Amino acid sequence: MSTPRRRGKAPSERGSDLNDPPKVVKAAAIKRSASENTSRRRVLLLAALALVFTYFYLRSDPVSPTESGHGLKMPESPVTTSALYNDSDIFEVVDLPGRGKGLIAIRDIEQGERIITEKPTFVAPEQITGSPAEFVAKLLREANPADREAVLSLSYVNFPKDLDPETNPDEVALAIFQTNAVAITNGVGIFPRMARLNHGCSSAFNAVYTWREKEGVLVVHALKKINKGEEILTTYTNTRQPRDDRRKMMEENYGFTCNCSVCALPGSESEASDKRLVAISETYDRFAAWGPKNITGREAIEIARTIWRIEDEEGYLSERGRLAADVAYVAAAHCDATATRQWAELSVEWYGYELGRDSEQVREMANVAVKPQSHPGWGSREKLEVGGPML
Ligand SMILES: C[S@@+](CC[C@H](N)C(=O)[O-])C[C@H]1O[C@@H](n2cnc3c(N)ncnc32)[C@H](O)[C@@H]1O
Repeated sequence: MSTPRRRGKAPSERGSDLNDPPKVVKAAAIKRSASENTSRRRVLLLAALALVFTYFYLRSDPVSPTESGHGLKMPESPVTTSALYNDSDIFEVVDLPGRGKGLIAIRDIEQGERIITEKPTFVAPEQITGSPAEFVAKLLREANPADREAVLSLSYVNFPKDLDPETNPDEVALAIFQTNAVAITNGVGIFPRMARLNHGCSSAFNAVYTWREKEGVLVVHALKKINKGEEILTTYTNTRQPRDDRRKMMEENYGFTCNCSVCALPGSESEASDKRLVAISETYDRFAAWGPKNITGREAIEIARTIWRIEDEEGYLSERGRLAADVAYVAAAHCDATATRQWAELSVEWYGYELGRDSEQVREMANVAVKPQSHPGWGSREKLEVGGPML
């Protein structure tokens, strides 16, 4: 995920937050963020990826290093330091046909409930010089044995066709890293517990991961209620795009054809979903036009309501905390205290689900809800009643 959201920035100034689709980074300059919705911030490292890319091939199933028996395998050890609290009563890691391992809820999980809290086994810088494989393998060797073991048991795809995993352990380490690592504020980290989360698009994913820089942990929360027996899914990319584009991205970078519940929709339903997702994206662009004063505050609020409505139709619930916070900004700029409070309260609710009720973002917006005039953007535009959510 990205750098933490700065206070007092207008929605349009935070263009990359609002408008730029998150991208999977394939080059040395890896700058993705893990502060808010880390979901789409899985990262493919590293500098040499361009080199390796020529040899990429796609596999239908990820390879588990324990299956391939590469030379880095360490002795079994049950103790890892990364998972910070016991989540074994929430889910179990199981084999799932056609998708390697995944997380299945073993009890109902409430919307907004914390599922995973995890420290990185190691963090690689965004840019390195020299061989990425050697670099990653060295970091891995330096990790505590149990954590190293956990990382080495992870799956990987896109291993160079012409190399034998048995005799190229450093390349295996790199492939594991590329398949599983997540960008955080200053670097790219690997979190073996959360790395078992499989991907779903749009309404199919039900969990979101977030990097908390101050605490140095990655947290995963339930975006919606997850029933016992359901798979816990996150999303690896911006899924506000049509199915073909999403699938292409997954095939190229993660070696699978997505057949999540959204991708598996039959023809006309899939087309309708694509239309909604594109409309959400385009409507976000229109919303951002408030920054350069191309639309009025009232229009911005109306547009935000439209986004919310289409998202309801699609079942796309992610990033609502941020949207409501952005609208609160608009309302505060126009000195509409009632609307600021209402949007801030909505933001508290949705940030609470996605990022956790104890997150910085919830604290910030809760303060705004209590005292709208304390918003850093207060009064920066003409006075105007813009209107509350009225959803
Ligand atoms: C970060 S790992 C997720 C955990 C992985 N399934 C495992 O066994 O460790 C990413 C890999 O999981 C598989 N995967 C993730 N989501 C999937 C999905 N929706 N359908 C099929 N395979 C999926 C792909 O092989 C992908 O490269």
